[in-house]
Amino acid sequence: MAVYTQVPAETLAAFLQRFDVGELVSAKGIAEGVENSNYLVETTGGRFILTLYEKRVAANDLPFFMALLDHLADQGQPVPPAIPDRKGREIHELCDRPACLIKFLPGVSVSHPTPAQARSAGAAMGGMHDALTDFGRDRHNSMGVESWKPLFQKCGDDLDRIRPGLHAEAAAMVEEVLSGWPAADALPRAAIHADLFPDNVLMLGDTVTGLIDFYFACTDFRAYDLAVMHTAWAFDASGETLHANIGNALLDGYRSRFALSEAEREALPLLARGACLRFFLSRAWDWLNTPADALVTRKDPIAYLNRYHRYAAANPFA
Ligand SMILES: Nc1ncnc2c1ncn2[C@@H]1O[C@H](COP(=O)(O)OP(=O)(O)O)[C@@H](O)[C@H]1O
Ligand SMILES: N[C@@H](CCOP(=O)(O)O)C(=O)O
Repeated sequence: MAVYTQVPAETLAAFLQRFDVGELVSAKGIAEGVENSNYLVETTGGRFILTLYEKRVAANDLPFFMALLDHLADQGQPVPPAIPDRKGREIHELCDRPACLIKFLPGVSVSHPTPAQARSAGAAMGGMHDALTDFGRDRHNSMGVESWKPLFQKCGDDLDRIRPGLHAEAAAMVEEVLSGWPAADALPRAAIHADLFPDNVLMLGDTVTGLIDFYFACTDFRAYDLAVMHTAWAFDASGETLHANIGNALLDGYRSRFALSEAEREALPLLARGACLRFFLSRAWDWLNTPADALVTRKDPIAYLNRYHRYAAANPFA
């Protein structure tokens, strides 16, 4: 469930008056998602997504996210830009939260992607990277490599409450990843999505209709984006079984739209382990700090630990 902030109908109707989108017809909270409050809003002018940004999205990052979406949309990429109000403003305040009215995109996110769907999704990332080569803005990756050791230390011995021995296991992972991580100038850097999981790709059949949820977007190694995507798409839910055909289809699709250098290909196994560590740590922190009866569903950190060990045991990018 991700509707943390309730927006009264009267408040929403008044808010919509700022835009050229017609009158409010209906508004329903969207259960999916974990970070923000999202509503599907129908007006006499069409359908829209209303997002209220909750504590994890910093208001001063919104101009970067909105500029990124506008840049991609201008280049014909399947992303949902914010709808400007009559004065051209995209970022607003509603119920004491930063808020945007966003273009609605059709499609559903797949839970068990087929190779054809993985190929299309990989191609969509390649197209997005191509369109971002001339995007001039930077955003530090707040969930990037420098944040992993501090987050591990913040979780501390409590990790053993998730599973006995987990603190020592995670310490070894942090050491392994950080000791081998490429220098900042070793690989091409660019604006990346950084969270392109299946639930952030909308599809109709084998066609990608939307790339959404850019709220971790940042500047980092471009190949790290592909590594994140591989960890999220090419495994079963437990993270124990690697679906090599899905991973290969993803890479094939990507390379059909954007070239991967030899150095980037060689770095992928380590970048993937870094991605596993990043999502293991953020999930572990949330697991330890979200009450079991909270409205939001906690995501399993062990599923990312399992993926980490799978990448450590064999190189699926060979
Ligand atoms: N532009 C959009 N068009 C259609 N549906 C959307 C759009 N943006 C979000 N959604 C729906 O809302 C859900 C949650 O959005 P998301 O951005 O992933 O939330 P969160 O940031 O809280 O994780 C998505 O799974 C999707 O169903
Ligand atoms: N993809 C991350 C969590 C972020 O959730 P999202 O709904 O904003 O994509 C994970 O799976 O740990």
